[in-house]
Amino acid sequence: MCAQIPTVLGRIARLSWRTDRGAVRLLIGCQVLTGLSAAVLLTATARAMGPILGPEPFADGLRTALPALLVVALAAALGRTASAVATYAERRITPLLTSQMDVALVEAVCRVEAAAYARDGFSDRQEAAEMGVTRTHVMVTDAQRFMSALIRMVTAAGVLSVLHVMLLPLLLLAVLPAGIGALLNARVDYEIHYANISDRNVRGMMRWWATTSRYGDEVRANSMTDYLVHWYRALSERCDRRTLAAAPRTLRIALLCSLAGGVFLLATWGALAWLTALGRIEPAITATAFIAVQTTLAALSNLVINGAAVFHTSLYLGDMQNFLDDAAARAPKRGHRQLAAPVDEIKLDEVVYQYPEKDKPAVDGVSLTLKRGQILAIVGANGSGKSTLTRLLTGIYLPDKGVVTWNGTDLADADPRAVWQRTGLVPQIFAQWPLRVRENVTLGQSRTHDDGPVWEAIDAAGLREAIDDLPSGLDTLLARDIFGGSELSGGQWQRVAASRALYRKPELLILDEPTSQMDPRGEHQIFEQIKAVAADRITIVVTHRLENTKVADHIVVMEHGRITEQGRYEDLVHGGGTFAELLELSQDR
Ligand SMILES: Nc1ncnc2c1ncn2[C@@H]1O[C@H](COP(=O)(O)OP(=O)(O)OP(=O)(O)O)[C@@H](O)[C@H]1O
Repeated sequence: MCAQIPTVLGRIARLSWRTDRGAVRLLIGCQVLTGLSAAVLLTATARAMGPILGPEPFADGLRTALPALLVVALAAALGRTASAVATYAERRITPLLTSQMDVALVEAVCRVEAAAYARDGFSDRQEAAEMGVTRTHVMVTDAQRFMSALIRMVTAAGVLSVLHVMLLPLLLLAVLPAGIGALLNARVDYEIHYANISDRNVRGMMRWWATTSRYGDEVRANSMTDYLVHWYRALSERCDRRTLAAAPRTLRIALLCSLAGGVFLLATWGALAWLTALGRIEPAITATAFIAVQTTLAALSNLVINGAAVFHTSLYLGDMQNFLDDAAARAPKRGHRQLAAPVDEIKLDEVVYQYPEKDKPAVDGVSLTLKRGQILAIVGANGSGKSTLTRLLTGIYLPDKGVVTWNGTDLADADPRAVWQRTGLVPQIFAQWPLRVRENVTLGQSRTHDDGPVWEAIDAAGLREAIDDLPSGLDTLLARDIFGGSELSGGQWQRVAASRALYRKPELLILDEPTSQMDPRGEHQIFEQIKAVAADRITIVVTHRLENTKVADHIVVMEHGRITEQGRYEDLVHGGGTFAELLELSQDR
C-alpha cells in the first residue's frame, strides 16, 4: 500500500504543475520554509532552555536566553505564515484541478464510440470515476499536508535522534499502528464504495427521473410518488446496510491500533523519563526533548493520517484513470478520409449489426442504395431495427459485417466529423436543452450574429408564432426550472428539434418519427418542407404513420432487422404484404 504513495504524490504533483506552476512553486517554497522554521525553532528552544534551566538566577538566564527566544518567536511566526500561504497556494490549485478532471471525464464520455454505452458496466465504471473527480477536491490538501508532515517529522526527528537514538524508533512504533489502521480503514471504505456503485448509480438516475419537473405530471397522475420514494429509500437502505455491516470491522481495526499505539507511546514517555533519571539526557534539555517528542509525534501522526488519506484518494484516482484509459480506448478509431461534396450516394451492402448482450442482430443483412434528391421512408413494427439502421447510415455505429459507404468511401475509413458535419438528425427522443431558443436551434454550429438563418429554420418548422409569444423571443431560456426560464409544449419542442436539423442544411437529413407530437397542421407543414428541400439532399423518414410515406420515392418495410418489402407507396398499398396489412389496420377504427 505504502509503495503507491510516492507514485500518487508524483501524479498529483504533475497534475498540479500542469494546472498552475506559480502556485506549485509557492507551495514547495512554503513547505521548505515550514521545515526550516521547525528545525530552527527546536534548535533555538534547546539553546534557550540551557540558560533558563541552568544554575544562574532566572532573570539572568532569561536575559541570556533572550536572543534564542526571539529566534523561537520568529521561527514560529515564519512557520505559521508559510503554512497559511501554502493553504492559499493549495486553494489556487484545487478548484482548477477539480474542474479539469471533471471536464476530462465529461469529454471522455462524449467522445467514445456510441456503441460503448451499450457495453456492460460502462455506466457503473463512469460512476466509479466520478468519485475520483470528487476526491480531487481533497487530493492536493492531502498531499500538501503529507509533505508538510514529512518535512516537520524529518527536522524534529533529527533533533530527537541527537538527544537519544532510542527515542525515534519508539515514537515510530507509537504512531505506526495508527497509520496501519488508517490504511486498513481506507481499504474497507473503498470496498464498501465499490459494492455500492451499482446501487448508487441507479439511485442517482432515479433521483433525477423522480424529481425533475419534466416527468412530474406522470409521476403524480399515475400515483407513482409513494412507490418511487419507497424504492429510493429501499436503495438507500441497501447501501447503508453494506456500510453498517463494515462498521464492526473498522471498530476492531481502530481499537487494536489504538491499543498498540498507546502501549508504544507509554514506552516512549517512560524511556524519556528513564533516560532523564539516569542522567543520559541532561535536565536542562529535558524540556527540549519533551517539545521534540511532542513535535515529532504530531508530525508522525499527521504523516500517517495524511499518508492514509493519499492512499485512500489513490484508490479512487485509480478508478478514474482506468475509466479515462478505457474511454480513450473506446474513442473512434476510424480513418481520416474526407468526403467528396456533395454526397450523391449512400450505400449499404449486406450490413449486419448486433447489440452486445443480444442474441439476434438488430439489423441483419440489409442492402440499400440512396441517391441525392431521393426521399426514403422506413417503416416496420416496433423493434424491427429502423432506428438502428439510421445509426448505421450516419456512421454512429459501424456495422459488424458489411459496409456503409458515402460517395464510395467506407464510413470505417472516413473522419466521423466529416460525416456528421453533413448530417441532420431528428431522433425519436430528442434533447430539450436548457438553453435559449437560439442556441437550441444552432447548437453545434459555428456562431452567427445574423438571426436570419435561425428564423428561416424556425419558419420551416412552423414555430414562429410560438417563439413570438415567448417573453424574450429567441433569447428566451427554455428551462422552466431555472429562474426566468419558459417552457414549450411537446409538439413545439418537436418543432424545435426539426428546426435544429433543418438549420444545418444537411446533405443527409434523417427524421425519426418527426411529427409524433404535432397537430395535423404542423405535421402537414413538416412534410411539405421535407419535399421542398429534398432536391439538395438525401432524406430519410422513419414513421409509423403510413400515410406520411406518400412523400417518399422509395419505401422499405423492416421486419426482424431485415428488409422484407420495398417499393413506392402505390405498389406497396396494393402489394398484399405487411405494408398493406399495417395500413389497413391503421385505418380500421
Ligand atoms: N442501445 C441499445 N442497446 C441494446 N439493444 C438495443 C438498443 N437499441 C435498440 N436495441 C434493440 O435492437 C432492436 C431494434 O431496435 P430499434 O430501436 O432499431 O427498433 P425500431 O424499429 O426503431 O423500433 P421502434 O419502432 O420501437 O422505434 C430491438 O430489439 C431493441 O431492443
